[in-house]
Amino acid sequence: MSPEVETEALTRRGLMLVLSSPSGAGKTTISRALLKEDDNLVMSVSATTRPRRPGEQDGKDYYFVEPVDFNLMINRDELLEHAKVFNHYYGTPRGPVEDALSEGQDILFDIDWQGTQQLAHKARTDLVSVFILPPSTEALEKRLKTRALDSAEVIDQRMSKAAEEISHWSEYDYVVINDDLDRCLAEVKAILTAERVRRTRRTGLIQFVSRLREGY
Ligand SMILES: Nc1ncnc2c1ncn2[C@@H]1O[C@H](COP(=O)(O)OP(=O)(O)OP(=O)(O)O)[C@@H](O)[C@H]1O
Ligand SMILES: Nc1nc2c(ncn2[C@@H]2O[C@H](COP(=O)(O)O)[C@@H](O)[C@H]2O)c(=O)[nH]1
Repeated sequence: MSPEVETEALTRRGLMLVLSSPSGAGKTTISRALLKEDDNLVMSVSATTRPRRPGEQDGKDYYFVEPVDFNLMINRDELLEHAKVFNHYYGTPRGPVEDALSEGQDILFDIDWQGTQQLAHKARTDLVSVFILPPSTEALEKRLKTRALDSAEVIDQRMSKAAEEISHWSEYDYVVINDDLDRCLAEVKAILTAERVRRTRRTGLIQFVSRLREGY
């Protein structure tokens, strides 16, 4: 295959890989591991009105904004989706997502079920949604406590919302259980690998296949 043909055959629009779960099931851990190993995957950095946790960086973990600025972003239609989660507002800036998709770059989202529903309405063909389940309620609570980033009150609040988040699992394309992290990671990677070669995404193949057929 000549380099020219090869490039054309590989051309495709990027996809949106969404991870959702109850708080503490492991989305951030899985996202970091995926991004470390995958050059064609970038993280969507959300805007939020939630206070910054120790160690979090503005512009890397989130864009930390005041409620008034969040509202401005909504009014200017700068957010692809937004939702109130645990008393704070979270939203996905539109521009970086649209740029990534049109450049053929895949983009990873750590968002809740409300945001996923909005993306499913707006961008179903680009969306691949994965719901991550914890192995048990006890394990979930232990993870939130071991993470030690939230107060006891916040942990209680997140645990009390876990059942509501989990009730949306059946709206997702894939469901994985994050018991053993390596196995869970392997399953998410397998989903991404398969979705990248989905026929409907492979716009570059149309020209490539017709050239192949002309050759016979
Ligand atoms: N398979 C696993 N086994 C044990 N601990 C895990 C596993 N996966 C993640 N953890 C730990 O659980 C804690 C919560 O994980 P993480 O912060 O990734 O969850 P999250 O889903 O992103 O939470 P949030 O929605 O609150 O941002 C972390 O301390 C992480 O190291
Ligand atoms: N709908 C959206 N949900 C989001 C977004 N960014 C994060 N989240 C979800 O919020 C909770 C809490 O996150 P935390 O960082 O405060 O622990 C979690 O479920 C995230 O998935 C977003 O842009 N839109």
